[in-house]
Amino acid sequence: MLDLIKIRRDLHQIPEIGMEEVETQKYLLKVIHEIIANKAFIELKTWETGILVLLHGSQATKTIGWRTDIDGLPVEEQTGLPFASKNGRMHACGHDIHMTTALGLLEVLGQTQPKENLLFLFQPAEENVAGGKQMYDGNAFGDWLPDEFYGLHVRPELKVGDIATNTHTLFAGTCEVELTFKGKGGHAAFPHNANDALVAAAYFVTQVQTIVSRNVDPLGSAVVTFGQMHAGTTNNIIAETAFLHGTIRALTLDVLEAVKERLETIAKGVAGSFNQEVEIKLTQGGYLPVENNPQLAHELMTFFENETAEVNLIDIEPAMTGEDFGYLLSKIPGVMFWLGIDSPAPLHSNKMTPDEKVLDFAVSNIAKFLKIKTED
Ligand SMILES: CC(=O)N[C@@H](CCC[C@H](N)C(=O)O)C(=O)O
Repeated sequence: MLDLIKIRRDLHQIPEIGMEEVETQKYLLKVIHEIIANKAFIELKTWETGILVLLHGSQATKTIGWRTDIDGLPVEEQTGLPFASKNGRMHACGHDIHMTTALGLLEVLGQTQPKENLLFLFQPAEENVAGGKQMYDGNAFGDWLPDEFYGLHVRPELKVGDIATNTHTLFAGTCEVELTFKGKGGHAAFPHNANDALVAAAYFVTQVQTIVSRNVDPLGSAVVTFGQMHAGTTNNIIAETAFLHGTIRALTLDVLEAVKERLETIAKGVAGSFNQEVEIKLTQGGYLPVENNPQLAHELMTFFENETAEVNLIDIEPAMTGEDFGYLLSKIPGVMFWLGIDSPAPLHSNKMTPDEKVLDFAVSNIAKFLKIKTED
């Protein structure tokens, strides 16, 4: 049997940014080749840094898909763990746990040929450029396209043993925002001869806070977050440009569109009021809201509630996280769920430390579900 903890720790040490997952792909391929050696019913293909593994069913009438993402984040790890990443990237969103779970599932379910086809997708670039959308639009699946798609995301606040989902919207739709205010640089002592882009950007960041508080229906939901801001070079030089990088989110595309429009209006208004230019780039990519298929989600929830004694099934409210699995679920019915990992630090934190007990729990219980799905 695979040593899941070793695999997770190996993967944890080599996180890579989306579409650059070269070492990760190499590592995954090594383990996958060990698992599928001498199994004629299992086939593999790659797409860029992604991997697809198909278990051909003995009497297949459909294809069930299991998806994992494989990319890391630009986060400097501060966990102090002996197997911490040292390359300035981190699996701070738990994709090392996702990948290891998928490998464990492949090992268990690949032992015997299923009746239905079972596809494992190791998908690049969940965090940055919507690898799932790119694979779908680029026909990476070919005739391996699943009829139903399933996937999970770790959730630090939930305990190991918790599986949480719902029969409607699980995650928000997101849109990445890049803005550059363009003013005129100058000497700190002569502000009247310059046009300070840093000050314009600061006004903008303050004003956009009113979108959620004053433009979105209080019964709706939206997020406007700027996580990155760069302006200027030193204390006594007025900044010529100011760059802002953020994300906006909403549970419906209508609200997302309204937030986008309002953000553009405020950006242009602030730039105008300072007599500056502003360049605005809004990239939605494939981050559609993650909509669970009601019937399949009901089936999955009923299974985990009644057929797996170890699982504590939670019917959960939507969260404002984004996921490009939303794009795949807009094309193929399926379900995403949260998997508890009991970490004191949250997702995207440099101190996130999942409880590794989750690996055995996830593999044994999800394998039971996928077994039923592929033996119908
Ligand atoms: C689960 C998770 O954390 N996903 C990311 C997805 C990011 C999408 C896009 N790059 C954006 O920033 O809008 C998240 O931040 O929710």
